[in-house]
Amino acid sequence: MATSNYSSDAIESRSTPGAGIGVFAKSPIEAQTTLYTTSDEYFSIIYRRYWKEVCAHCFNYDRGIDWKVKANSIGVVFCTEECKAKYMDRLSPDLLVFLSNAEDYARRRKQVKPVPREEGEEDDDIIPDSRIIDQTWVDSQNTLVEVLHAISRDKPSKSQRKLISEVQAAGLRSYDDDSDTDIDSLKNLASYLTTNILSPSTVTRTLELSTTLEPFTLSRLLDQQVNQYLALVSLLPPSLTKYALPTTAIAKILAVDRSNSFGIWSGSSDKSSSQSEERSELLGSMLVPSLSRFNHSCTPTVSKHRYRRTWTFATMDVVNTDEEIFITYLGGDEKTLNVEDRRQRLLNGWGFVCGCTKCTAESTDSTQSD
Ligand SMILES: C[S@@+](CC[C@H](N)C(=O)[O-])C[C@H]1O[C@@H](n2cnc3c(N)ncnc32)[C@H](O)[C@@H]1O
Repeated sequence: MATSNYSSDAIESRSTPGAGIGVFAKSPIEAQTTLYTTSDEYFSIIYRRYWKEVCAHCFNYDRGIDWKVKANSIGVVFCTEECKAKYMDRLSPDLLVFLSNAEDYARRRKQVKPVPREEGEEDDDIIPDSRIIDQTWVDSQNTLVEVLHAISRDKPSKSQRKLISEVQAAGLRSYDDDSDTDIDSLKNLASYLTTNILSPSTVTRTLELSTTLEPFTLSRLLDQQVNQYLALVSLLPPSLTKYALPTTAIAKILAVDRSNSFGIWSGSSDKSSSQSEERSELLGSMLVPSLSRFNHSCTPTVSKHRYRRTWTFATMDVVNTDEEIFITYLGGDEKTLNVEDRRQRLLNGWGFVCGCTKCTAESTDSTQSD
């Protein structure tokens, strides 16, 4: 897999007041300068609904047509034999076993009926307290260790076999009628393990990123994701058990994922598209740690564009020395929304109150005119 590179050495990461770390210009940068091109090893998921339509290697999507080159046993398709060869070359035989096990397991979810909600249980469940979230992940580490012991043995004991079957049954339990949603969640967790096997340094860099969000929006998802993760670990071949991430690391990656991932939108695959993010269908999402240091502004100075698997970030205007460089997290909607709506969207989606110059100026204006 190609690595990332700063096409310009005129930028660097630095602390920025009120927003952790950001990206700054070390020297003046012309407009339309490419700052970054990357096709790093990163976490990614193609949503189950689209798995037959999006090339697992390069993310090529052609108006919803199914690709014919397949690797059915691991639930992926490719636009060409060349993409298939590149994708499969990265996978060791044992990783292939894990991915096939995970795919078989995901298919079992289709046969499971969702657990009916208890009487009085609200549909719009509440966000669990962050101490409960932390404690649940910490507590599940003991089970993880027991699962790892069990699967490392040639002949697991009766109680170990029971543990594995309980863990696997719990991972399939769901409250959602839409089995695709559960499969997406499973496959997302499987991509964390796969990334750790293929590129442990990507996981290390991800764990260094800051986030203002909890990993869950609904309390019922907490148990579900813990159980799904334990079940996935039980599917690892013994040679790969050393790549099982501690449960607290999974909680952190889930939280980072929520606030740092980029959507894979069908429109932005089109090279001739004049828009950087022409939105139509959301095919999946990807988390690219090397691109995650850019803060948001409602007057962005950098455009981001994805062509297939590769992201390119380029300046839209001249940037001066020591100026912070911003992208937009709102995909162009910042141009039409008012300050309240922009801030609300960023708070809901990313968990922060936007402190960009535009929001600060407009919120001061509205306070003064009140
Ligand atoms: C993708 S990360 C950007 C890098 C991050 N600043 C860091 O230190 O790793 C997104 C996080 O940066 C902060 N952030 C980004 N843009 C911001 C803004 N306009 N106002 C306030 N905080 C912002 C928020 O904490 C947000 O959750």
